[in-house]
Amino acid sequence: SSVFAALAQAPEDPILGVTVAYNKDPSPVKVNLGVGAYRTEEGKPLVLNVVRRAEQMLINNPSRVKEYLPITGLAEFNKLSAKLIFGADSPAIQENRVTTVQCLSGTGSLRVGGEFLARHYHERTIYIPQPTWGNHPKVFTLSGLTVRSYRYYDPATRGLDFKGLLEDLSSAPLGSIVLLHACAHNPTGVDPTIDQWEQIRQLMRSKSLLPFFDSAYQGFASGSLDKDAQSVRMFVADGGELLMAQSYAKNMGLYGERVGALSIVCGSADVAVRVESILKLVIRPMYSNPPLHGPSIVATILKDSEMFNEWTLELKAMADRIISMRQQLFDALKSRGTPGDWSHIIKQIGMFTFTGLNSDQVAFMRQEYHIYMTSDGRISMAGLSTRTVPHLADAIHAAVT
Ligand SMILES: Cc1[nH+]cc(COP(=O)(O)O)c(CN[C@@H](CCC(=O)O)C(=O)O)c1O
Repeated sequence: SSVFAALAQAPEDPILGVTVAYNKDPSPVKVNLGVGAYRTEEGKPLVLNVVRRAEQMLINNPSRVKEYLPITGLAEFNKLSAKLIFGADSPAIQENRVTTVQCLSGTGSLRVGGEFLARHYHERTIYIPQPTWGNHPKVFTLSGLTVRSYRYYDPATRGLDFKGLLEDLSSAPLGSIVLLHACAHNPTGVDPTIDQWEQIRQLMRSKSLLPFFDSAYQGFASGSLDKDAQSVRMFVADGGELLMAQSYAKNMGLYGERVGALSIVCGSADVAVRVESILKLVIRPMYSNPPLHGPSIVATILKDSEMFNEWTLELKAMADRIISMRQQLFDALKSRGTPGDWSHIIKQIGMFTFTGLNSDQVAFMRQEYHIYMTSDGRISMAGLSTRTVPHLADAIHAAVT
């Protein structure tokens, strides 16, 4: 007998469980369009050349040890991460108003931020977009926050429900926390325009709503690191405060190294120092201190201008391949005369296309065509290749006719 005998089998994760099902499928034509992880034209995971170079340099460094990092992580990595997202010329960085702690990738950064806010911020409510990344509500609920939604996506136009967004944020209690995707909204691939971001910023500052940015795709949406950070930098430029969760999983291909950072932009330098001391109280009992290898790779690349440039080229190549998959899928559906308007495939940006297919159609495509995608109709364009686009187009065509 077991003291755990009463436990019922838990369901698989809606996103990561797709890979579990995909791996079990023996079909030679199966395609995994579930998890947002980059694949090459050959359908293989990619380790960036610049990452391999950085790792070789680290291994060849005889003085490199494996001591504990501080609770806040690798200091050089933290400084470079803040510069990457806020910009080297950021006034907040110049004025020492930014505290950055290395966390376990994007998820860990969101969780540490959520736990910090639940214990040390006066408002316990966080507004997250509807829809959003499936793990967001769980991360913030388990952090101790109350999760509410703000309208974000309009299924009718397959675009932003900007009116609904403004209404919902206008009616949020003063000081509420608001989760914002910095770029490449997951799962919709729909981002506000710069003008819309400015209206969001003004509204949020007028009601003292606290921005919590989630940046998991910087450089992946447009191919430009700076362009994809524009929304964030507009908020920092107004001198206000915000939280920022960064992930290097996708843009540096460090998925399994779990490399990320949480930054909090504070009103003054001495507040930033105190905030960092409190973040250490959150982290120490959670995992004590973060891993050494991943941030060492990132710091090696970010601090060397030649390696940084090589990274930007490899990043742009990944972004461009995803964009070419969009065009190829759109063209394939057009050539099949698949009923419906599929222009959102080429209008949406980032890793995902929110197809508009419903869960029955998704199930049909898995059953009959061995296409694996999340039940909300999201497909990871990075999982596609020139070879598999026709197969996906056939499946979509069959699903909608
Ligand atoms: C918006 C967003 N925020 C944070 C993360 C966390 O990433 P990480 O740095 O690995 O902790 C992800 C990954 N989401 C993709 C990867 C798989 C997953 O769900 O996790 C996804 O949506 O497929 C996001 O899409």
